Amino acid sequence: MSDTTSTMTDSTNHSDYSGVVIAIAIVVLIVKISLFCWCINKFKANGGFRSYNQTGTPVKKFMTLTMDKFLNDMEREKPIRFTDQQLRIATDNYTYLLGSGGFGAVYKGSFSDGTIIAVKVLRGSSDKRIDEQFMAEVGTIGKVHHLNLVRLYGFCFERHLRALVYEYMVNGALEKYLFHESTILSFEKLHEISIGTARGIAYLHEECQQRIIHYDIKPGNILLDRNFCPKVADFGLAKLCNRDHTHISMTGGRGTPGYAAPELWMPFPVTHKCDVYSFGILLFEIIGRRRNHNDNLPESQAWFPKWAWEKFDSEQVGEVITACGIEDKDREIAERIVKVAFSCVQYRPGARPVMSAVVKMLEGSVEVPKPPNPFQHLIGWVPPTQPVHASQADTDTTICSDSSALLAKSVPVLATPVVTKCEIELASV
Ligand SMILES: Nc1ncnc2c1ncn2[C@@H]1O[C@H](COP(=O)(O)OP(=O)(O)OP(=O)(O)O)[C@@H](O)[C@H]1O
Repeated sequence: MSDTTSTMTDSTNHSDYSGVVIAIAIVVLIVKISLFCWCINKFKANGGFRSYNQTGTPVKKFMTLTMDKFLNDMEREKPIRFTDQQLRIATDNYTYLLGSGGFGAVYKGSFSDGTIIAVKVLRGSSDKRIDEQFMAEVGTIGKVHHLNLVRLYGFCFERHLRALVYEYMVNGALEKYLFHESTILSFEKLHEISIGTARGIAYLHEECQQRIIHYDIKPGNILLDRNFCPKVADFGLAKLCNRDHTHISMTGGRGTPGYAAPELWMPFPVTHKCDVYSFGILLFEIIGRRRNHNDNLPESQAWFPKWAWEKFDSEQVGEVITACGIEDKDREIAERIVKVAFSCVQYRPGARPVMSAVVKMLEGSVEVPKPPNPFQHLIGWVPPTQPVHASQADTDTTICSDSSALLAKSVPVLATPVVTKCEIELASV
């Protein structure tokens, strides 16, 4: 009897004991799995497998960059510093070229969490700019956040590579929809784009911590996201590096012929109003869906803003709207946009509105005052027989060698005789 009892007690203890062992085993297994997962995450966050063949192409690509890893930095509004190697992986060794511009080439890339990026590799990495200055300027750009400005995620500053990492804009630049693309954007959409763009510039001028002058507003620098929401690109870059020969280059400012305000070409103070001028030219291009200057048209129509003014001045603005193929239902808004454009391209910077006022005028929440003649200064103007050289204007101003042709082709405010007159006009700005 006692034997039977002791056997039963043993077997009960035994089964209790094995239950505990199983429970411990399960707990150990769970701990091990969690530890394994943690290690994997840590490994990924630290760069994963990175090996390259002789050409520098990643041969075994494991996850390297995720936005999660950088969330803390982003929350602190600090742009992230990437290494050359990280950008090589993200761009598959710079395989997918999106295009190149005055600052350098732009490549498409992605982080392994699916975030798509555009990496702008800056030209002239060898210039002697010191780290702190580069960082400070990138820091400023990185802190600027607005719905209508392209977001800077980060940058790379290494001996042979300086690059900026931006959010990717899937629909590319407005330029292609105005001048090339078969996809036609409705007038309503273009109106929205003009308002969004104006808001982005107004933010740069009037709201962000350090006021920023863009210097190069043009359709190529207005990028469109998946909903065709416009975002101004390249702000802050004018101070960051030098451009190639297709751009004028001046101390503290830059611009593209055809869009650059008159004061950018002359030895006069340059303010944020130079962006207002360029935005006015952009508005003409939006209305006309054509470049502001077209040599293939008869001379009277070649420079669209001037032709439009002649019509507007003789109360025939309707002809401009019709020539631009704008439907009757959009006429009222189109006429308003034309008036705003004339206000923006006033010769005297002081006569141009500030961007926040431009936003309101475009929205229709305030009346657009009747603009004075923006081309008054051209009356009596005679085309120059010789190209105007920078040295004639200012020793501090350099215009690149082959830009004289661009000058001659561009807006004729560049003529020397005008300088004396505008000196007087600009003195009161
Ligand atoms: N964030 C981005 N997302 C998608 N495409 C981009 C992005 N940034 C630039 N691109 C594209 O890359 C190309 C080159 O851009 P980049 O800004 O260097 O030159 P650009 O605007 O054509 O000329 P510029 O330097 O005179 O402004 C353009 O086709 C542009 O649309």
